[in-house]
Amino acid sequence: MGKGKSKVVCGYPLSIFFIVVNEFCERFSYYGMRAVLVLYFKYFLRWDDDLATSIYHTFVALCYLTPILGAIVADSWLGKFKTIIYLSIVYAVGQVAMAVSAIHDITDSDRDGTPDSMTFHIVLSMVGLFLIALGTGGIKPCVAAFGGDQFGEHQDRQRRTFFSVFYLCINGGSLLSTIITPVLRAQECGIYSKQKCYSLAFGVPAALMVVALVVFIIGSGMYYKAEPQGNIMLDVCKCIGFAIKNRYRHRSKQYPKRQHWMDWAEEKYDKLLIAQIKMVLKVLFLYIPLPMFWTLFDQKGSRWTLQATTMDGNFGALVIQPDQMQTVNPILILTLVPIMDSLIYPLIKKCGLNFTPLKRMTVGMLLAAIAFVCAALVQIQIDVSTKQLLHSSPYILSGQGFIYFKLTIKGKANSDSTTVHNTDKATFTLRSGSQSCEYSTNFGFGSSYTFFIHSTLVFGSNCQDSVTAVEDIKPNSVHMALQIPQYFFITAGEVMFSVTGLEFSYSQAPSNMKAVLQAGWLFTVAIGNFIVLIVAELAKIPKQWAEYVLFASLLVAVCVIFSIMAYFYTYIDPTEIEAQFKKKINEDDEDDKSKPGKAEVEMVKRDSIKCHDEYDKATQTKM
Ligand SMILES: N[C@@H](CC(=O)O)C(=O)NCC(=O)O
Repeated sequence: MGKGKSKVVCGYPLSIFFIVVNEFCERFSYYGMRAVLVLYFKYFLRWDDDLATSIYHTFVALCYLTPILGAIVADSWLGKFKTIIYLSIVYAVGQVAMAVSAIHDITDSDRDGTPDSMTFHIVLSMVGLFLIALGTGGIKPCVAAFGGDQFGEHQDRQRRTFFSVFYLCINGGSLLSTIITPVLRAQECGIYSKQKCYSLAFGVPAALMVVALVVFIIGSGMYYKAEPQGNIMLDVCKCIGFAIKNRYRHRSKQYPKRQHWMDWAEEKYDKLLIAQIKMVLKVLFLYIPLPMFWTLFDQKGSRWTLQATTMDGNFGALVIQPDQMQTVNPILILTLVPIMDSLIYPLIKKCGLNFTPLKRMTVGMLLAAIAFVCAALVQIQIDVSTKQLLHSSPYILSGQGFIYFKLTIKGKANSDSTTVHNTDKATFTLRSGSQSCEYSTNFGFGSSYTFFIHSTLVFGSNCQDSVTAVEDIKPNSVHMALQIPQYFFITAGEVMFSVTGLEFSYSQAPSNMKAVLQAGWLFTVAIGNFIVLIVAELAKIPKQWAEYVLFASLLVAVCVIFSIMAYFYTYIDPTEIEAQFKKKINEDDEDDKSKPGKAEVEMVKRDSIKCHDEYDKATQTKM
């Protein structure tokens, strides 16, 4: 049985249906907006690449810092349900602000197709992004934990499946939106003049966020809503502070040692709270090496996409843009999660191996490191085949009797006048006054040509013989399909590391600190992103393949440390520990009533021994 008033369907509370649909729509909204964000900065707000990239990464980092705020609000004040509702409203308002900020007609008073007051659009979009970061980050730790809350104590298997389905929904939403919003952006729209339709590309995610909110509200009557339990973060900080102070005050040898430094808070704080803090600290300590995984993982949106720009995206009937390669990740997630859950993990279990969550996470890290070794190998191949500059333009300028123009074939989504975006035959019209002629040629992906137009050119219907094309930069010869192995390994790593870690964080958290631990988990993503910026800035390695190898080596080193830490970790059942503590405290209360006048110091000592025993009993399972 689930915990709420929800019906149970096939062993699952019906209420989780609303939660996974909500997650699908929310992730559609988030990834859809994010997919076109850099292009919006560059082509609508007219920012240069560096500014666009920095603001983009700052936004992403903010999205992973705000979960802490959401978790505090949920656990100590509003509860998860109300926090999700209120912050979803903030989120939807942010998305609408983004969509409005992208309507060029609002400030285009001279109707020339460009906004007249860029400040208006910049301010509105920055406000929108801030609200989105607050909303998406704020609800993130709450939704997963709220979903987990819907399961009863004996529904561990169902709860694990829920976390897998939850992850599938994230990637279903991400996959669809990453395909759809770039198509919407490429449309032209406007009232007075037609421009690229960023407002539609942001408007659809805004609509999906409203749908997410409505779906979540519809399920309202069925949810189990755990009550917030006071300002838990403040209590935790005060309790830790007191334990440290008390330990320092009693540092002389005459005071007997205590089992755990947190036990020095026993004079003032509830033993249950101390036990809960111990559980959280144990998990947070394990989190220390985790950001390194995200450092590698999140580079698929930056370094790997840049790598793809130097590769050949011609898949026959389909020409793939470099940024579209990122959709390989959600496609593989949708394939791998069911395969892992229904085939690989049960097979490993059948072989008698205890593939514990922390072991899975360790393997996940190693797979991510392998992905980066693959990326390095691909990079070496790209470097070997690197387009040699056949000659330079100044050399051509010294030629006689030609005019020339230069053409670059890029794998990018937007163009200037001399950039062609596919490998098809392109046709150019050469004009002089009313006379014209046509010239056609085939191009390779990523190549650059200089065209010499003979001064003896005679205009007619065809000027094929009067133009000589010289290849400056050879077409990209390394195919983008070669990135698939690195995507495969990083995604398999993600399934083992991230899906498992999400569930692990939930299962090891005390009942009143579940969202706090989810936020701690997400905080590792933010730190991972900062590490990318720091390493890229500090290391300044000239060879890209060497940078990939550096990141892979760093992750292997961190993985060794993590596996040692994981070896010493003991899995706990927070519900059982809490129940035992509550029972013991009740018994002691009864005891106190029947034996008044007992020395308080003795009481503290005895309670402490009992509670240690309970804690030790419950944490016997070595992982
Ligand atoms: N695989 C990613 C989604 C993507 O990059 O398209 C994922 O599952 N991320 C977790 C999340 O919560 O968004």
